[in-house]
Amino acid sequence: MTDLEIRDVPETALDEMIDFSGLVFHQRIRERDLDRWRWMMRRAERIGAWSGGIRAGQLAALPMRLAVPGGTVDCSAITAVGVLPTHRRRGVLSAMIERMHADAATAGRPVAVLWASEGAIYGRYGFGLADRAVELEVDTSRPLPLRTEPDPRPLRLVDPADAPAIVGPIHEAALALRPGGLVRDGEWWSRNVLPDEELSDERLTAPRVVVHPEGYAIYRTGHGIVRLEDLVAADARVEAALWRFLAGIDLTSRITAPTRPVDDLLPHMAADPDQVKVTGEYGALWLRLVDVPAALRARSWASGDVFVLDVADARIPANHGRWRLTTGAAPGCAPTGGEPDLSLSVADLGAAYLGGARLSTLVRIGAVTEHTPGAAARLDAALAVPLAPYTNDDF
Ligand SMILES: CC(=O)SCCNC(=O)CCNC(=O)[C@H](O)C(C)(C)COP(=O)(O)OP(=O)(O)OC[C@H]1O[C@@H](n2cnc3c(N)ncnc32)[C@H](O)[C@@H]1OP(=O)(O)O
Repeated sequence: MTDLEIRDVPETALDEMIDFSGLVFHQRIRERDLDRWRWMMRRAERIGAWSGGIRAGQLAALPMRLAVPGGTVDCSAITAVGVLPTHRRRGVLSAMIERMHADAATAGRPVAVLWASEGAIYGRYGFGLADRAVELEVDTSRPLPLRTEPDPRPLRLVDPADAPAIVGPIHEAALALRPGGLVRDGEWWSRNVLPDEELSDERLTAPRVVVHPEGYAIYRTGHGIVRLEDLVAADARVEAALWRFLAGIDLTSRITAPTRPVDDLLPHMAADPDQVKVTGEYGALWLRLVDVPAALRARSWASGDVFVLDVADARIPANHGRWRLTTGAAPGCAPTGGEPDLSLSVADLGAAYLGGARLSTLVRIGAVTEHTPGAAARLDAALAVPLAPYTNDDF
């Protein structure tokens, strides 16, 4: 589109962005939802696309921190992306993504992440699917015997207003063990994780928070179900204690858990596997390495090794080329002229970055080329994480 102009959206135009989101996502934004929308748009970097005086598109980037193996990395969490139905397929999104990449690089954020409305959109922009999630349904119309002895320490219900201070440190400790989550500040907890209203289901109560010294669960109840929103536990016995509590809540006969890690323990813990059903599995976080060497230096590695990676990146020229990656205790990543062990796209490297996708599988399907036999398996070993990456942050 020749007359396309990409500009920042000022804070005075938050409501225009919200209306625009309602239009492109086919949602009626209600008065009571506005507060949360405004909060999220206010804290975002807001990119708008104009064509002939018309706002043709928008994209919001929230500066956040993402848990990666061994630490956290600054990231742009992308949301509220849309293009007017009258202006689609003319490159508006492409222009906004280009601007987002430049903003993230300038701000020193090596990674961008998002939840995609459709899996077909973001691969072309260098995003790879970095983690998946499962949906669980638990039949609690009868007791739920577990193979794991629940930790006996007492549970207590806490006021959601007090919850961030109590469960925040538990969540943060869990991020060190499992990559893929976002670091949550007080506002993220109160407005995004624990809002009083549930926007998608009016029949559900306000959030309930049950706390153990080394774990917590956040859930809502209504029409005979317990809907689990977040559950974090330091070990399997704490996890068993929380599930046993949830399964025993009076006047309910089912737990639905829409977003759990792919390696969730409950299907293994249940003495009767028929009581716990995995009712869905889906792509969760898409991840884009905006700065390949900075991102690769920011994570820890499960084994020490050296690789030459030939990375293809058609959108960010600084990433494109050969990198000498040193994994292990003193990670390094620097340009090299050496012969590559592996050739891969930046999207596939992004998919493997948190330990989610396996490069050996991507070699088998022909997406990644292995020049040195065994290199993909060695890099998989270095990328490996003890717990599967998992994202349970709504943005
Ligand atoms: C993080 C988030 O917010 S996810 C939410 C994304 N937004 C939505 O789903 C809302 C409804 N959809 C829209 O607003 C728009 O269709 C968008 C934002 C998905 C795409 O915007 P457009 O301006 O049409 O994209 P643009 O013209 O830049 O497309 C670039 C390329 O992506 C392709 N593409 C864009 N959207 C899609 C799609 N939904 N499915 C498949 N391909 C797509 C185009 O065909 C084009 O391909 P080409 O380069 O080979 O020609």
